[in-house]
Amino acid sequence: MPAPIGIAGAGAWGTALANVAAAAGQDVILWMRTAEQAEAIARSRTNERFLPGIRLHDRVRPIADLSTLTSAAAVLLVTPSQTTRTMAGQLAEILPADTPLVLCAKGIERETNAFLCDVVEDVRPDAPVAVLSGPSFADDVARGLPTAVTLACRDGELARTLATVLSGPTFRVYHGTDLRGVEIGGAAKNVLAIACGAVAGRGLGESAKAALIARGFAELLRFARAYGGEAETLMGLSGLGDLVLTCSSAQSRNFAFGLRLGHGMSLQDAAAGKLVEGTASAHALVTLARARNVDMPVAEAVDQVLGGLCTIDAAVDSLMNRPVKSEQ
Ligand SMILES: NC(=O)C1=CN([C@@H]2O[C@H](COP(=O)(O)OP(=O)(O)OC[C@H]3O[C@@H](n4cnc5c(N)ncnc54)[C@H](OP(=O)(O)O)[C@@H]3O)[C@@H](O)[C@H]2O)C=CC1
Ligand SMILES: O=C(CO)COP(=O)(O)O
Repeated sequence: MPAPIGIAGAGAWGTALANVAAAAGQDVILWMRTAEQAEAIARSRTNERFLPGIRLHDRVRPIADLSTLTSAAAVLLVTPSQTTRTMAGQLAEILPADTPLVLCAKGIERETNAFLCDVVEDVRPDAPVAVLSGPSFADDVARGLPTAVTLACRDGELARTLATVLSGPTFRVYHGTDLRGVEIGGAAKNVLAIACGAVAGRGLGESAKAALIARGFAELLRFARAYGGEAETLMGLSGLGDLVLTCSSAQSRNFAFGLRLGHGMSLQDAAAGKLVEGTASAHALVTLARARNVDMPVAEAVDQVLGGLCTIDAAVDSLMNRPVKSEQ
């Protein structure tokens, strides 16, 4: 693409994606909220607050003026899920109507229980929206460790173009058209990862964790089917791939949050000042599930624990003592 790629949000993931796009040969405009931060990053060529020890690629230009993104060929939206409506609204005011917006956040809007793609389409009804998701820790990606993700857009040709533009030697982007399936995988796995972390924190063993991943995946599949996602998508990188990664590594903020809860830390302290998307999306996820009679006992248990309605031990007890049933 001749025009630069725009990235809105210079946290860990936005900064890693900026380097990825630059390594793929694109000029990149990396937007952040404050001029001080943009100047500091431009001067030091590192984002020490969010991605310490990683040098920013020469093709990345940090800026604090959102209107600079007007010239971008596509904009990646990489701010926390609950800021999507506000950010997409601000971008709608400055972007040409045909500039694609690629959602990179993983979540569901808490206030409305809306999927993030629907939020973006509410705000920019005629503009193309895509989703980028999959098993990818920002630090791994930024260090050039091999990573594979999925990019979906209803316009399959645009999905292919965007995937090609962002793919590089260590970052492989598959493409598809199942927008809903891809975004559901990313949003739901955060909630399930909290459960896996909590079980690990309580010292309940690897077998329990594997059972939770498998039963969590069954929930994810049921939920996605009820909301129009394709089963094949959920079995791929953005579904099973991201679920396995996030449910098995303390590098995940969602897993680490659950782990600290399991160790007995309070809900307030367990986030440790980090963004934990599963806490913002858990209630919306179970509300959507109930609305279509989708059984999601693990997600329900997480929501109960987060709401202070149940302890982890009681939640495990209740999951283990549900009536015996067929596995399907
Ligand atoms: N980190 C990872 O490995 C991955 C993250 N993701 C997803 O990407 C999204 C962002 O995560 P990540 O980059 O890790 O988060 P970080 O906490 O590292 O960074 C968050 C960024 O969002 C900005 N921000 C916070 N609040 C607002 C707001 N109200 N308006 C505008 N900008 C805001 C912050 O700016 P400021 O400094 O001004 O507060 C910061 O630049 C999440 O949905 C996450 O699930 C997806 C894949 C991998
Ligand atoms: O989405 C991620 C990896 O694919 C990052 O997970 P956490 O937000 O739990 O750190």
